[in-house]
Amino acid sequence: MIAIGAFDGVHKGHQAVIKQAVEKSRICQVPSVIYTFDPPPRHFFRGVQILTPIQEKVNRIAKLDVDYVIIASFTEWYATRPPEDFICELSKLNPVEVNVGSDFHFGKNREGDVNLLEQYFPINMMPPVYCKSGKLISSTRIRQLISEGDFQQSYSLLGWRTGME
Ligand SMILES: Cc1cc2nc3c(=O)[nH]c(=O)nc-3n(C[C@H](O)[C@H](O)[C@H](O)COP(=O)(O)O)c2cc1C
Ligand SMILES: Nc1ncnc2c1ncn2[C@@H]1O[C@H](COP(=O)(O)OP(=O)(O)OP(=O)(O)O)[C@@H](O)[C@H]1O
Repeated sequence: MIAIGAFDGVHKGHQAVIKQAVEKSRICQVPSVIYTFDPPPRHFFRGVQILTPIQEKVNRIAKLDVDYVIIASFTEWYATRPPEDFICELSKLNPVEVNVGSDFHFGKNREGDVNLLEQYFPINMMPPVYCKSGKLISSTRIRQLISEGDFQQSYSLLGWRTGME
């Protein structure tokens, strides 16, 4: 069972994706694997604030009882890999199922999407997780809340302390 994403902050939406992978891996009696990127692609391309440096991200993922974490160095070379190249790498892991959110993209210029992925692997797609006010939880929104000094709201979306309170 494998879940893929930048997972910056390991917020409540990410936690839902990861927990789903962990639960399913128990049922199928296979290891749970998280495939993530360092730095987060959005930081690489746009220089946005990193919510969780890699060690903290791995600590949070480990607390969710994941068996293995794969960390891909997100470099200039890595970003130019076509979607088919990434699929080829994934297939070597022989996943029983791939867990992603519906907006997951991958490969050069974000050309690969869930439709392409499901041509190669069984997909378990996590429906979007919203906060109490009905807005989608995202790392982008949490970065915005932190920049506004709204640590209480960012905590309620993250489920972890930011350490800035
Ligand atoms: C092999 C590979 C190449 C990528 N190249 C690009 C790229 O050229 N431009 C881009 O904005 N994102 C690129 N990404 C990042 C993805 O758009 C996306 O952020 C990443 O797969 C994590 O998914 P998530 O953002 O839903 O967590 C690439 C991802 C992978 C795996
Ligand atoms: N609120 C959410 N509900 C369900 N799935 C989510 C949610 N947020 C992210 N995901 C899924 O988790 C994985 C990792 O997502 P990603 O790291 O891009 O999070 P993000 O919060 O959308 O980040 P950013 O705002 O920086 O784009 C992807 O498969 C994505 O579809």
